[in-house]
Order: sequence, then structure tokens, then C-alpha cells
Amino acid sequence: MQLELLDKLRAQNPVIFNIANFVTVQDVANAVNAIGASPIMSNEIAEAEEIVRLASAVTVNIGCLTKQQIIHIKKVEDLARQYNKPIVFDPVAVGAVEYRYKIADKLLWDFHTSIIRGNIGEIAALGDFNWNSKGIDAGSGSGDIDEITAKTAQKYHCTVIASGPTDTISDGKRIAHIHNGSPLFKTHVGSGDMLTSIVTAFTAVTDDPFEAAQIGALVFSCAGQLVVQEHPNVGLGTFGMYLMDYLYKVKAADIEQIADFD
Ligand SMILES: Nc1ncnc2c1ncn2[C@@H]1O[C@H](COP(=O)(O)OP(=O)(O)O)[C@@H](O)[C@H]1O
Ligand SMILES: Cc1ncsc1CCOP(=O)(O)O
Ligand SMILES: [Mg+2]
Repeated sequence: MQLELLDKLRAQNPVIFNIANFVTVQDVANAVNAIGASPIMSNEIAEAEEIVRLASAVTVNIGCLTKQQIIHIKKVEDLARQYNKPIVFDPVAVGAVEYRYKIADKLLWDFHTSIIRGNIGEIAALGDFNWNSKGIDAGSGSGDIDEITAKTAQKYHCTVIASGPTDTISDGKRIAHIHNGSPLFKTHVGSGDMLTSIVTAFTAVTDDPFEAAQIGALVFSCAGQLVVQEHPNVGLGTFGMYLMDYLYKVKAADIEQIADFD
């Protein structure tokens, strides 16, 4: 794992274009900012080309999808292909809402996506596996998470992160697991969206999406774990606040001490 990518990210401070959802947009902007990149959110098709050109990478989050936004996403994804900017896709609730599954599946076939980051319910749905997703949450299921992640990566020819208590990452051939984190992540709506855009930030400093996925997931999970280690009585409200502090101040050396991956 290339932990030096964290310093590289902070030195380069790349601009990250986010098509966000209105629930978690500020958390995502602050998380991208705290980790050392420069977020920009936009919903306007007329400025899409300018923003894609100035950004190093693009997040597409379908958390609050509208028909107008689908037109915007297609334009932005087409521009990202034209200007060779990586796309990281967050398939919010595709396991629970058939309409979203259909839109996401089509976008993932029509445009090259570098990384898909979802919870296991979302990743299982995209990979056509049975799983009982629950709204935006992972829900429950008994499938083999390694197999689901790898097969979904093979289906869309990209890297996939199935996040959860363990983050499972595959590019269809290789598989990695990040065991760090805290159950408090689950209590904070927006944890997944923050992770997705932090992973996007790391695609700006490495050409290998599998590496960007691993380092993004490791840094994010370790930041949350450090919050709880150093503030054992933290509640779910203050966890979100401390998480921003730790995303900002966490160093590669701190992560190295607690990193738990294979
Ligand atoms: N029980 C848990 N223990 C440790 N980390 C967790 C746990 N649940 C979620 N996470 C972490 O929370 C972040 C968001 O993941 P997840 O909850 O799966 O996404 P989403 O918010 O999209 O459902 C990831 O970094 C993941 O590692
Ligand atoms: C509650 C909600 N409704 C639509 S998007 C959204 C936020 C999803 O955030 P996350 O997937 O990061 O928990
Ligand atoms: Mg999510």
C-alpha cells in the first residue's frame, strides 16, 4: 500500500468535481477539503466542460437523482472520457430502488468508470446477486462478499469497493480487504459518500484505480478508528465533527501504526 500518496495528495491539492446529493453535500465537500483536495460541486450543464477541464477527477453520486441530473451526469461522463479524467461512481440505494438500478447499470455500461464504491447491498445489486438491501443501507444477505465484489468488477470492467465492517476491494483479478474502521461510521449518514469522494481524490495522484481504492478506504477507515481510540466516549453527533478533524490531521505514520489490511 502506497501511504506516501497521502502526502502527494496534500502537496498537489487536486480539484475534485462532485455531482453530489443534497443530503450529504456539505459533509462531502468538507471531507474532500480536510483530506487535502479541493472540492467543487456543480449541477449546471452549461459549466460542465469548464469544470471537468479544471478538475483532476469526478465523483458521480446518484443519491438524489432527477431526470435533469441524469442528463447532466451523461454530459459530465462524456466530457470526463474526452478529457481523460477518472470517474468514481456511488450507486446510492440501487439495491432498494429498481429505477436507480436501471439508470446506474446503463451509465456504467455506456461510460468507463474507474471505481464503483457502494455498500454490499448496492454492490450485490449491480452484480446481480441476491441481497436484502434496505434503503440507503446495506441490509442483510449471506452471499460471499469476495465473490460479489470480484464479479461486479468483472461485469463493469472497473475496480469495486464493497464497504462495510471490512472494506472489500477488487479489480476483477486482485482482491484486498481493509479491516479498520468503527461501527460509528454506520450511524453517520454520509459516511459512504465521503469515502467515495475521498477515493476520487486519490485517483488524482495514482494511475492505478485499485491502489486509489485501497489507500482511500484505508485512510478514511483509520481516521474514524483514531477518533474512537482517542475519544472513547464520542457520540454519533460528535463523531462526525471529530472525523473532519482527523481527516485533516491524520498522518501516514499514524495510519501505518494501526493499518490492518490484506
Ligand atoms: N460496522 C462497521 N465497522 C467499521 N467500519 C464500518 C462499519 N460500517 C461501515 N463502516 C465504514 O463506513 C464507511 C462507509 O461505509 P458504508 O456504511 O458501507 O457505506 P454507505 O454509507 O454508503 O452505506 C466505510 O469506510 C466503512 O469501512
Ligand atoms: C439519506 C439519503 N437519501 C438519499 S441520499 C442519502 C445519503 C446517503 O449517504 P450514505 O450512502 O453516505 O450513507
Ligand atoms: Mg451510500
